[in-house]
Amino acid sequence: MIKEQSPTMESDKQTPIRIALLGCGVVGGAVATLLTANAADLAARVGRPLQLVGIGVRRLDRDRGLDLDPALFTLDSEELVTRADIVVEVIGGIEPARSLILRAFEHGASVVTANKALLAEDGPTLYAAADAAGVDLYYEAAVAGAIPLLRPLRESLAGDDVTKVLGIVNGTTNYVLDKMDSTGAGFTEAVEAAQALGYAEADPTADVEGFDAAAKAAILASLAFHTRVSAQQVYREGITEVSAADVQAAKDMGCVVKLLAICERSEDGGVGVRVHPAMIPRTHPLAGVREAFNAVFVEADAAGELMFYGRGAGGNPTASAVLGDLVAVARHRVGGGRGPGSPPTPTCPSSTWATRARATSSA
Ligand SMILES: NC(=O)C1=CN([C@@H]2O[C@H](COP(=O)(O)OP(=O)(O)OC[C@H]3O[C@@H](n4cnc5c(N)ncnc54)[C@H](OP(=O)(O)O)[C@@H]3O)[C@@H](O)[C@H]2O)C=CC1
Ligand SMILES: N[C@@H](CC=O)C(=O)O
Repeated sequence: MIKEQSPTMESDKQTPIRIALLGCGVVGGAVATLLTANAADLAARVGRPLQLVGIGVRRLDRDRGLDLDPALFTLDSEELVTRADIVVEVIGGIEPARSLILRAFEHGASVVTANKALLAEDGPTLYAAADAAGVDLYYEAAVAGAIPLLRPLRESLAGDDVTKVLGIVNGTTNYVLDKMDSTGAGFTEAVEAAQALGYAEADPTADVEGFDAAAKAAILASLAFHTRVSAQQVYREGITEVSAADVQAAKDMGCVVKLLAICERSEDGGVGVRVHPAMIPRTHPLAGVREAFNAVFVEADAAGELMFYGRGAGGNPTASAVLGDLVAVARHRVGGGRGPGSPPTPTCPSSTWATRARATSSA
């Protein structure tokens, strides 16, 4: 028998889910553009329209080169989050992002964020606050841009034992090292090119000193090993000490220099997480990861070795991951449930060890 839909059910379907966007830079600009351009498809996938109700920024007079209603922009992000069902946080950094996310939870809004720095520093506070408020916190875009990596770790591999996660998780440094290797460009010139392409963080120190990769490694280790690892617990070396001569020496030895993030679980249950440049043979699959691409290997007891590859930085690739989360969270709101956004309760000891890399450490 076909059930007749009541007028209330029908009108519910027309009620928009209100989206507040915090930040309209490289990622936020792409999110706003795709959200607007793909509105009809997104509404069909969610079951209700997604309505962008406001965009919180720092400078109202900035020329963003975007075709968006100027009335959407506001300097009052604190007020904006109180009139949204879902808040998308793409400001970055610790404050005011943390306070705004907590305020969104207090007002019953779910949050989608790309902010790895905040998650790696204070994730547990945010997960607990989302739990207490009964809302979602999703963050697929925080690690490896467009690559679906966190959801497979958290959900698809939940029945397996992950033993190692290893790879290239910072697009800027991979771009810089690749340019130095392939064109002989200098370090500064290559960093400036990465900034112009929207890959680098607002302060590129976070990229070149390895802080960004360390934050991502902390998130990966936490999800992979069901534990809590903070960015401060990750051994970290950036690429600022890697000279053109080092890159050439590696080349002469049939190797290439890459910034690697390595998360390992030891036999005794300890967890080691480290980020450092390493020379890898040109025949290794990671050696072929060029420009701002990322690649991550995951080893699990039953699954064996898995490889994830794709664009790890940039506006549209990162917006793809943000919108995927947005659709998932919006569907929960339509269906009245919550998804498995936060890492599960730790089941593995949280003690970490970090081993210093040898200059010729191989992947
Ligand atoms: N760029 C990338 O490739 C990727 C970035 N990410 C993450 O996404 C987030 C955003 O990065 P990205 O878009 O590159 O950063 P941008 O620096 O390009 O943009 C930041 C935005 O936040 C706004 N903003 C800054 N401070 C405030 C404030 N106090 N109140 C309100 N708005 C503010 C800025 O406003 P205004 O425009 O007015 O200055 C700007 O629109 C970060 O967490 C980053 O780590 C994740 C994956 C990839
Ligand atoms: N600055 C980051 C952006 C994405 O996370 C990077 O270069 O990977």
